[in-house]
Amino acid sequence: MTTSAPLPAARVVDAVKVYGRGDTEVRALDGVSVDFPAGRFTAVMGPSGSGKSTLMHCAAGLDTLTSGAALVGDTDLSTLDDRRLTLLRRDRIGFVFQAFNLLPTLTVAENITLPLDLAGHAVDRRRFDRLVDTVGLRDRLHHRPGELSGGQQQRVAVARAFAGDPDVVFADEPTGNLDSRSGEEVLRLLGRTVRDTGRTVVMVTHDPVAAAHADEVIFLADGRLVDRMTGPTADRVLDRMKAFDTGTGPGAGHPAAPALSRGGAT
Ligand SMILES: Nc1ncnc2c1ncn2[C@@H]1O[C@H](COP(=O)(O)OP(=O)(O)OP(=O)(O)O)[C@@H](O)[C@H]1O
Repeated sequence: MTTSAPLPAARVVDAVKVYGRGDTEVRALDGVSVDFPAGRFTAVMGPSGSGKSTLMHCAAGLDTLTSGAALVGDTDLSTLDDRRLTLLRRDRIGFVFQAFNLLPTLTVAENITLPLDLAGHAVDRRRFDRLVDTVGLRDRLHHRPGELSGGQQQRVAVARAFAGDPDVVFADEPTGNLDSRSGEEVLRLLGRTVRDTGRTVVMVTHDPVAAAHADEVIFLADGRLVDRMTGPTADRVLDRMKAFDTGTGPGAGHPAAPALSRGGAT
């Protein structure tokens, strides 16, 4: 009897993304293959311009690959027309952005259920209540975003991202606009939600402290996957990032010959 590995929540295979042509051509992704396992919190790190946002946008169906494949579950995004891609993003993916992106005229409760309301899906009250308690916003449900702190607003955005029970939540620098204490709360919340609900989070970040909340960190350099680290700590992630600056360590300064070390790089 053969046992097959569980299907990753999302993945890219041989992902290439080229912007521009000729002299202005940029290979933002240069053959990246990576799985985002279900039920795990993965952070994506790498120097500025290494392709982190491009990877996230292509994996989430916000942008298309030049070649290779991006899949959510077993759905190859390139097989979907615009309408079905929009439906997939709405029904199977949650997003958390640096800028919160809440609707100012809606209450906290209305913001959280907005994706479900737009989809015409009923709100499961028990699920909603559990989410509200997880993000600690019960006493703010009837407030508007402008009446909340940045950290509280981002917690609303996290609740909204998980409200539809998506296969995967993509978070793009979710703590970029927050002070360190509020940022820490949002990161704990993301980690707790992954552990408590078995959902999947993929987070792009520049911050080693943020990345240390993940189960695994993947490192990009020059559009390639050059390293990965399980059980990260902020110090180990920082050391790994410093190696990019000093040109030591796998992938640093050698984009044509990436070396992968599974399960930690110290
Ligand atoms: N729309 C675009 N047109 C042309 N080039 C682009 C475009 N978007 C990104 N790039 C280029 O692709 C490369 C990867 O960009 P990307 O934004 O994915 O990197 P990043 O790792 O997220 O960077 P940062 O940490 O600075 O946000 C960069 O060289 C960038 O200039």
